[in-house]
Amino acid sequence: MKNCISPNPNSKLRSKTKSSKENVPPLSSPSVATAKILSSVAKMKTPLPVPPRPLSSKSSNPLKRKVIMECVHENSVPESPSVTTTKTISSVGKRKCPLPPVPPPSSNFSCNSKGKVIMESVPRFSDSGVQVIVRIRPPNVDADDEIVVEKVSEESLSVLDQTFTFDYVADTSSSQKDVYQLIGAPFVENCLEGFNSSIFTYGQTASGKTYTMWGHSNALLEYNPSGAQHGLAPRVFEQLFSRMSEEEAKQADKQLKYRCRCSFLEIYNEQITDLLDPSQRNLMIREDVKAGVYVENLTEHGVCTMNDVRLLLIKGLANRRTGATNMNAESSRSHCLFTCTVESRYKGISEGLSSCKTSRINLVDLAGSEKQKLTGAAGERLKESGNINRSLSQLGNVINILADVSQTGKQRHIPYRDSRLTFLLQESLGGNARLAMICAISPVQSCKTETVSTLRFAQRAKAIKNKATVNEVTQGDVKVLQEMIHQLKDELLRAKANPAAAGTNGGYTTSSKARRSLSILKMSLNYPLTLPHVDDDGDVEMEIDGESVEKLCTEVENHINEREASESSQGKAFSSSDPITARVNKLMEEADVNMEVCSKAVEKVLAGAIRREMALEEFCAKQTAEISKLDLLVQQYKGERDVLVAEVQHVRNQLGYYVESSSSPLPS
Ligand SMILES: Nc1ncnc2c1ncn2[C@@H]1O[C@H](COP(=O)(O)OP(=O)(O)OP(=O)(O)O)[C@@H](O)[C@H]1O
Repeated sequence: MKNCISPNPNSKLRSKTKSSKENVPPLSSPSVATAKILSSVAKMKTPLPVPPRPLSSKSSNPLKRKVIMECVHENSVPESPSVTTTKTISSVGKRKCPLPPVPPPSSNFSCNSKGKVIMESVPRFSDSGVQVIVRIRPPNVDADDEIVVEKVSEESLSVLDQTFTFDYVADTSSSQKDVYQLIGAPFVENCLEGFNSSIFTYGQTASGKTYTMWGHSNALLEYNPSGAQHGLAPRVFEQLFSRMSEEEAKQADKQLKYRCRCSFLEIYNEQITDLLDPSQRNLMIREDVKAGVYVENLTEHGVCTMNDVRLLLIKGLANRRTGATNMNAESSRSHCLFTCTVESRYKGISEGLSSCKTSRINLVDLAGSEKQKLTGAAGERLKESGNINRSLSQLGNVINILADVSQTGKQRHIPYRDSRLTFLLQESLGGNARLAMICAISPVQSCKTETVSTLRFAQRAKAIKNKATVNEVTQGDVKVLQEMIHQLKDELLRAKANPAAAGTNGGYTTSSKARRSLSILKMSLNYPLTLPHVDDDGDVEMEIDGESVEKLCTEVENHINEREASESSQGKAFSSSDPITARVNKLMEEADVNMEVCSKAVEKVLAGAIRREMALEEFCAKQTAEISKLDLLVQQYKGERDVLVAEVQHVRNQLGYYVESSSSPLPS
């Protein structure tokens, strides 16, 4: 794979030292503070341990991301977390009403001796339905709050007396790995098959969306992507790169090659910022028939390894806007979208055709809905909160309408353009993508209203029907196709010059060969006859006269068909006891048929040319006659003119004589 991101030699590790993170402007250049932190990081002997299952406290959240680096040199990333933090890490607290693990009934899942869910096989996304998983986060350690949410089966949960059913319910005992296996593993397979695939995390503020999507704040600093705290994204890319290498090796005969490129953006207060180049703000969404919906001037980075992606994630997440609220000390104040476009190229089913599959992976971490009363948002936070809630409600509206369209079959206008979020995500919402949604909820009484509202949203999302298709384009290899056309033309010429010798010496010696070439040529007529400039292999865009190739194909094929049909009806199969002789005879017969067909085609072409030549000769003769006539007329005219000139001269002479003799002047 090519076009890897190049490591930035100036990159440095950046650590957050404030106890509660304010809405920081996007980072773009290393600061003095960064250098200080770097040196203190370098002095650290033992990396900070990442605790299992950390819980946030209500007033301060020590664990959320954004203790992050600005731009990291590939080789400078430590193998384990080595970032300073001023906060303490809370240990797992006791739950007020511990929920018993419910053994899952489906064959996809089983429980280990500790009652933990283990996936036995990779579930598949459906082509159209949206996969909805609800994840219940553990309650805060110091929260004196009643637990009101209970998982009642693998697919359902209750909130007091209300029951909700989804594709799967991951309770507080579910690990990051469990969630990956439910959603991430099938997601990777989708992508390799050529489907656009999107995962959204949705839910109230502090419900665990960011934790689920990207993992624990320090986890990305670890190289090991399957570490306990890693979120979906690093696990997905680890698996994706491993599967791509596997497939490339398996399909080496088809010259299968993958290429990936990534972008990362956020929508903050309805403005789009490039998280990989934060100087690019207020970017515009454009729509194009060919490219679909895209963000103008958004940077894309080629990636070849999981580590390349990890560095982009670290950089992008460091630039994402966050702010402290009463519910989450490091609350995400923007929606963010990480996109990876995966392109696979391989030689197609026939020589001369190549295929290209393109699929997009969209990882969308939405900002959390929030109630001002609970978050205590004021000032800038309040403005952000208003924008977040507004765009989430527009998302909800689009989802309601899509659900309605899917359920009733009635066509309705989908207001994708009401917000940047829905406009940008329209492919994932009811379009050409497989979609999975992780709805994060908190199990406590104080969040009950928001939890029920999230679950209702999840139910409506479940009703949406997407139209996912494999994005594959087959293209003709111009060089090979041209070679075939040349061979067929040569064959025709040889057949005309010497029918007995044609079919040998590099031509098409069997009808099967000719048929194969013809079928490739015919297939190529149904596909673009140009090859985009992929590698520097000298291919340039060029055109082939499709109409004449098609004619030639049809003619030759008809003849071969007729011939074969008549042979089989007469029982003219291989009758010889010697299979090689029989095969040779058969091939020679086929070559004869081929030549006969070629000769006929040449004759037809020549007859047409002769007809045209004769018509032209006739026309020329007519023209020549006309010209002779005109010549004659010209000669005639010249003669008459000479006579007239002579007469005039004569008259003039006579008049001169008269004037001289009478001495009287004449009028001139
Ligand atoms: N399943 C979980 N297990 C352990 N800790 C969790 C879990 N879910 C969330 N947390 C912790 O809860 C805190 C809040 O989670 P997170 O920041 O992911 O919420 P969020 O939904 O993204 O919030 P916001 O919308 O405000 O950005 C974090 O400290 C996170 O580590």
